[in-house]
Amino acid sequence: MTASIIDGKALAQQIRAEVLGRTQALKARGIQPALSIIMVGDDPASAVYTKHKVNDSTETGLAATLERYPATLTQDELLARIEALNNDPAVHGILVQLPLPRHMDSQRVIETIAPAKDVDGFHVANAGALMVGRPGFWPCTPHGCMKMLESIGYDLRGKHAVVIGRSNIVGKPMAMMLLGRNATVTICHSATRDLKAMTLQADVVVAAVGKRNVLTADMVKPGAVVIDVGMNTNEAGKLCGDVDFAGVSEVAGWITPVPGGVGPMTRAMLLVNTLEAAERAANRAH
Ligand SMILES: Nc1nc2c(c(=O)[nH]1)N[C@@H](CN(C=O)c1ccc(C(=O)N[C@@H](CCC(=O)O)C(=O)O)cc1)CN2
Repeated sequence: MTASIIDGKALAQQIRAEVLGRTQALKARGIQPALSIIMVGDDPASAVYTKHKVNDSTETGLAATLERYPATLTQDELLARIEALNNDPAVHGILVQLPLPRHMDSQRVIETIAPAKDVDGFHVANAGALMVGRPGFWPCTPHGCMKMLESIGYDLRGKHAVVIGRSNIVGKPMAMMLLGRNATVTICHSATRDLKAMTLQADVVVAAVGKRNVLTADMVKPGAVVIDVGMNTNEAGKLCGDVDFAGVSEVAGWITPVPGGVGPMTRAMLLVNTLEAAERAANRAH
């Protein structure tokens, strides 16, 4: 079997076109959706990602500003800046690029962002909303994965989904979203005794570990859907995921590539969340 590719790049392009239409509708009501991005320090990857986020926003009619601060910025200074953005009615979405310098408490920083402007969906209020099925912002990466499953018309009801990884920003919310679509969900992690025994039972595997070759062909049930959230570099310095793409493609039914899979969808869902934040603010005001 050779797996079909779920093309995240093409799907993200479709989503951006939809966002552009909705942005124009908001602008016609006199509202300019706006995203504020904060980056602290000089991590080269973060510099690339934040630049992409600004470009994506511009392409879809959202106003985005990128504020870059040196790694010497104190946490109190950062929190004060977030508070100012919280109180600015012209700003609908606030995003603090991760990772932050080591002297900062990322969770504290995230929880300073007003939940209604937390377009990353990382605030505990948004995490709680997802957990109990209330409206809120969903984290962009797992939300993008759900959109990819939706794009192939995959019905999760009664299916067994295995999520490898238990981070607050991908693994746990991913599991909640799959559960919300009536999948039977198993979360595997570094202390899981027999990962292969778990993944071999899975109709859907989401690999979100941050380590190459976590999932190999012998660990996958024929026909399964495999979603690769990983973003690693191989020995040739090339971007690769957590999944052995060549091997797993021979067994899986569907697979997402890296690059061109979950990454572009993460960026697209940020635009959707920002637009949603602006729409909700507009509806609250009227
Ligand atoms: N505040 C946040 N920080 C971080 C997040 C996040 O969602 N919010 N996620 C990651 C990084 N990230 C977004 O910020 C991200 C990384 C990569 C991509 C992407 O499009 N990847 C491309 C390849 C890009 C390349 O060539 O380097 C792909 O996979 O095709 C999107 C978003 C950590 N920080």
